[in-house]
Amino acid sequence: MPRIADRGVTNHILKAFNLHASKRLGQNFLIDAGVVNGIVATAEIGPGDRVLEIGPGIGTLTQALAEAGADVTAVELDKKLPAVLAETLKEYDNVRIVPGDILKTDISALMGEEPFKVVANLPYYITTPIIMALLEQKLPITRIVTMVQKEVAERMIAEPGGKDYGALSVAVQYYTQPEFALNVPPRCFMPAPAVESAVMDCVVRKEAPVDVKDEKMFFRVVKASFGQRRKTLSNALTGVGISKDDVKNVLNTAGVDGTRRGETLTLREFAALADAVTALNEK
Ligand SMILES: C[S@@+](CC[C@H](N)C(=O)[O-])C[C@H]1O[C@@H](n2cnc3c(N)ncnc32)[C@H](O)[C@@H]1O
Repeated sequence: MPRIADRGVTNHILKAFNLHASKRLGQNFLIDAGVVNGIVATAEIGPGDRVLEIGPGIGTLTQALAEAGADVTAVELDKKLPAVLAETLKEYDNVRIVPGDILKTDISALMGEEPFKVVANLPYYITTPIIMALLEQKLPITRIVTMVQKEVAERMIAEPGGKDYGALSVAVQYYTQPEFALNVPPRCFMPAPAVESAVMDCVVRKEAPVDVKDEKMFFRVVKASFGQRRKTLSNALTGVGISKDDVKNVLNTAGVDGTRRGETLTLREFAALADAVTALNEK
């Protein structure tokens, strides 16, 4: 099989299997070898690396990962594709195709306890739930290199104070060190999506960047603060299940002004608020 990351080869495969890219499943196949090589290089894939790929499609990125020597496990929802992948990737014995929905897959059981990387050209309709699931499950992931919508890439690296800063920014920055890796225009896909894309390189942190007594409470505070974006913290923080008076005490203890909104808080300030709520609940 020649390199699949090519317009002619991709067209040929789609025709041969009578496939039509499904909009519903977010199918935009990569046809640019430079971008595919860029993803593999960004993830620093070498022989023996264990990789989880989400949505292999017709095998474009999978092929490049396999060529680089990775042991690839690829989870694909579209029932038509495993038969296609059996053909397009038949020369590789280092690829395992797993049919199913990544959001319903027990990734821990699938990948085991050894460290692995996640590399994917994500289906855009579920980018955030996939990233949150990967981060929250405490899996032995060392790096997440993913194609996302440009707008999501901007949210992942956003700093406090701007319109892009939200719960996704906090979660990604708490668990990883996210870096923007590549700009990818619509013409690199077939069919071309309506939006610009970007490859993000998120190296998973060995230690959290801020100390928190209770991580669950940290994320409850984050969700409550962003859940009602236009509310001040004095109002929004009742969302973690404490009274208005307790909110006042918590804000005092944490040294945070209650007239501020969640989108202005740093990770450290979210941690201080969470610790104050935890201390209050322990009383
Ligand atoms: C943007 S395409 C990427 C295809 C291929 N990796 C490439 O780069 O050309 C996204 C892929 O994710 C698959 N997909 C969509 N939803 C999924 C889900 N919930 N679980 C696993 N795969 C999914 C789609 O069928 C499609 O193959």
